[in-house]
Amino acid sequence: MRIEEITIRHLKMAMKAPFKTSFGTIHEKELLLLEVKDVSGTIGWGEAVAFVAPWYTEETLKTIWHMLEDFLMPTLLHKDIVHPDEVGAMFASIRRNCMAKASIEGAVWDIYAQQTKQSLAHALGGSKEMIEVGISVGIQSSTEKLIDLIKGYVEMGYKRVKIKIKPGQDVEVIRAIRAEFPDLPLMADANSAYTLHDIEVLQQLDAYNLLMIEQPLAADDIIDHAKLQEQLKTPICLDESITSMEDVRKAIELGSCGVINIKIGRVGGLTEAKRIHDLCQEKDIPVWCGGMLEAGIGRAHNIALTSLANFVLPGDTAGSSHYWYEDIITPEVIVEGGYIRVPQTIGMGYTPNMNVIEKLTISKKIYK
Ligand SMILES: O=C(O)CCC(=O)c1ccccc1C(=O)O
Ligand SMILES: [Mg+2]
Repeated sequence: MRIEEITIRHLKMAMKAPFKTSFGTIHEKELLLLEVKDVSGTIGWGEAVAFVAPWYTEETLKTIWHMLEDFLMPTLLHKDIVHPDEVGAMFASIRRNCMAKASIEGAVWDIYAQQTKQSLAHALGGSKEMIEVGISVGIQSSTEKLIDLIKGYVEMGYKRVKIKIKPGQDVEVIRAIRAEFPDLPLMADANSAYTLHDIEVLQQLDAYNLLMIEQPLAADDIIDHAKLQEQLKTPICLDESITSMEDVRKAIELGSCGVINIKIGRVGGLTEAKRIHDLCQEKDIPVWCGGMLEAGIGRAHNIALTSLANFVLPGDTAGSSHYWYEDIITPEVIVEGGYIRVPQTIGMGYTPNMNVIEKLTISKKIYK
């Protein structure tokens, strides 16, 4: 394949409900969509999953557009590519900027799957036909409201519930949820809100049979997490700290975690996500696919990735209608009884809905 034209669109999508973490609240999701055209006319789609502000990682939609325009697209356009694994090597001299790299690499994987006449899941080496789905619930104004929401998600069949915690809204909240749902597969995500000084609070969480505690300590740390894991029964899951397979290798060697959350954007693309999956499988570390409040394209890529065998824990990729009034793909992603059916048709298995995409686009630029 040879990429001859790329259209970048900046979309703004209203969220059905604001999403609150220990760092801030998202009311509207903005994202970049990449429409990537190969010399033979095949079109692949990619989604840049960063936010407007750098609270989750250092990237923003503006830094992504800059990286794409000034470095990544000039590196890729008009070059012969045999396999998407080559894209990472072509970008090797450009440091980090993982979500920018992933946005374009995802589109190359989409083109590759279409041209080799297989589903994206199959192209990645995935074999599961159904994947288990969990739900990530943002911080709520009261524990009663949180418990009401969880009741609804349990009734809808979601396979596990993740809540966001921060200092002052942790042990009591978990205790109250456990009192209502003694057997619910439950976990907590701190988005780096604690330090080792909080070890006693975090140890209190051991009493509640949580599946894992996600990213309790600093976003760039694996050393303190190893110290914490030594004194914690509950497995630590690393999210923000993991940006590559090398990060994972070191975290496993140090004993920093028992579980890895893989996000395609955070690790620089599907090829690196797959490498992390393979390493974790070899080392007996379970993985699951994290979410970034994606629109349909990012959601489709998550589903394909999650079909790989070692995604043994439910992920955060919920159904389209949980987030959006109208998603940008047809069909939308549907969750039934806590499962998503992995598309077996050629490509990512969902079609971009151009009417919706045009309606949500606030700016657009074509590169050749
Ligand atoms: O529903 C989703 O897409 C996942 C929600 C979520 O937890 C999250 C959303 C935005 C940024 C970071 C995270 C996270 O996993 O830490
Ligand atoms: Mg997280």
